[in-house]
Amino acid sequence: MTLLKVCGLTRRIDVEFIDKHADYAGFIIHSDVKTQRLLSPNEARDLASTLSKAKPVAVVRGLGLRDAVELATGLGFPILQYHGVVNVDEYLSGQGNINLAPVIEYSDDSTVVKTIEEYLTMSNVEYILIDAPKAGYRLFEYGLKIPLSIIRRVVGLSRIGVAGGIGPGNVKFIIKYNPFLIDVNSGVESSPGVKDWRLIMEVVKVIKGEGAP
Ligand SMILES: O=C(O)c1ccccc1NCC(=O)[C@H](O)[C@H](O)COP(=O)(O)O
Repeated sequence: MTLLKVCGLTRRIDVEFIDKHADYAGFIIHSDVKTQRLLSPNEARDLASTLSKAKPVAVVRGLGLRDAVELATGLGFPILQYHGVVNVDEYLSGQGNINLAPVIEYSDDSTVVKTIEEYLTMSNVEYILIDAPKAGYRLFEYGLKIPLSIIRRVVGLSRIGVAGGIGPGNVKFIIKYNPFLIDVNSGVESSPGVKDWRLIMEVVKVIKGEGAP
């Protein structure tokens, strides 16, 4: 069954809520782009420690991989979602005491498959997330920030997650490709960092069938 990650969590009540329904909980601990979802190290550690079922994921953008690993490991996170280019040889030679979820920010189809194959040579890959660039992304079918064509093309590869504008209105178009993971964030919010539980439950119903009448 497709796993669900809810990302950009900032409030304890949202963390407690999604812990009942999601498989992963994402906390943004460093970003080089302005975001209202950014947490301080203490906030991230405290919120992640309240989880009992969902796995905590540290989300880092705008740091070198070595520094990102150090930051996430220091805060006790078991998984690092890394928005940046991973040098596989460098990672394999010693930075690897944490599971890695590398992000491929989609611009066009040309290098995506090759990059996924390269990342899959690492043994501790939790998932590989195909996501939109944070700035200057395009809009594709059904309000998605990555095209369905790339999802169709890569879901057969191992441990592929998809993100980028997914919410109740379009998740049904993604779930039919049965990806390893679906990541939701702004599509289940009432304002940045504030999750809307009704929207989350609509997504959960499509992915897990939970709460279906
Ligand atoms: O959400 C942010 O503000 C953010 C900033 C910097 C790095 C990552 C960030 N979000 C987490 C993500 O990895 C995904 O892009 C996200 O979950 C998908 O978001 P959305 O397009 O809003 O569905």
